[in-house]
Amino acid sequence: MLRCLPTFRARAARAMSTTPSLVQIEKKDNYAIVRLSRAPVNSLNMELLQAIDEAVQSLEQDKNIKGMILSSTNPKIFSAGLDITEMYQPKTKRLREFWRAFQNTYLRLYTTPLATVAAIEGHSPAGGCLLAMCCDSRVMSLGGPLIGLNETKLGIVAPFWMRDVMVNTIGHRETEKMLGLGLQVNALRGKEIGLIDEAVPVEQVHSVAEKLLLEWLSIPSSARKLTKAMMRDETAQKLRSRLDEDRSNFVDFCETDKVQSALAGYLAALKKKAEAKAAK
Ligand SMILES: CC/C=C\C/C=C\C/C=C\C=C\CC(=O)SCCNC(=O)CCNC(=O)[C@H](O)C(C)(C)COP(=O)(O)OP(=O)(O)OC[C@H]1O[C@@H](n2cnc3c(N)ncnc32)[C@H](O)[C@@H]1OP(=O)(O)O
Repeated sequence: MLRCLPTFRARAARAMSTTPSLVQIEKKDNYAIVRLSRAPVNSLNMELLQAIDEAVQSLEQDKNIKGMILSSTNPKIFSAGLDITEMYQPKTKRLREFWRAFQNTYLRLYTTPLATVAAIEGHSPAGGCLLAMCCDSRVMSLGGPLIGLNETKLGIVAPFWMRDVMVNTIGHRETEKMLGLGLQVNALRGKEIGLIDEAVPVEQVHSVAEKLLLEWLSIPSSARKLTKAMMRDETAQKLRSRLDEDRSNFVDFCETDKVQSALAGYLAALKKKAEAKAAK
């Protein structure tokens, strides 16, 4: 048995070196930094969504960990939102499971008793914006990066729970404009409308995120957690009571010819843009 151990260890080490982790977790004293790590743009496929859900769950179970900073290994992109290739020409079974993973990750992150801060150095459209809005606070870098729910621009409609989280963050009227027009804004505008809490130069994003997290963690823990639950449970419960219906709506909607042709057009435009960039 003892002689088997080095072989087992070597195999495990080899497996780790060949399977890059989709989410990196770095533990500090009483909090963790969770970095999304799916090249090139952290688009949220089913496996990444599940990895985020599992990461948050494992931190919730660690009695030393009280909070987390959600971030990206790519300083240019926080997350490109849902992986469009999951929705384009899908297999129905996988599409249902994919949406279930999205629902689960949202519910986990929005209602986690951990204190959470999003450190947004790069772009954060659509599902990326949702992940950030699920956190208790958001810090974003000044300059180029944009954040927002741009679904209408793709010819798709965000589900009611993405809308609800945005309404809870920036209010009804701003959501009506952001969501209806598919707007994405920079950090300064984001701060004006309450989507972003701190807009800072990129090199300060992490230190300010830590400062905000420590502020949340300075509140007596049970009072902080109960207040978070009081603020968020009603919104989460709305989806929990309609999980199957929401999944079916998504699958039916996604499989329509209209949505499929909108997604085809959008993917082609992304590809063309990437090719033009590569040719430069
Ligand atoms: C009635 C209602 C009932 C139910 C609800 C129904 C439906 C709701 C449906 C969906 C909700 C969706 C939420 C979403 O998240 S949709 C995703 C929206 N995301 C985007 O629009 C972002 C698109 N990407 C970009 O804008 C840019 O890529 C960028 C700003 C993130 C990064 O720009 P870069 O210049 O740095 O990189 P690129 O060259 O553009 O991209 C590199 C590479 O990555 C591919 N890619 C980019 N984004 C995605 C993506 N979201 N999914 C899949 N792939 C993506 C891109 O094509 C390039 O690939 P190649 O290198 O050409 O292979």
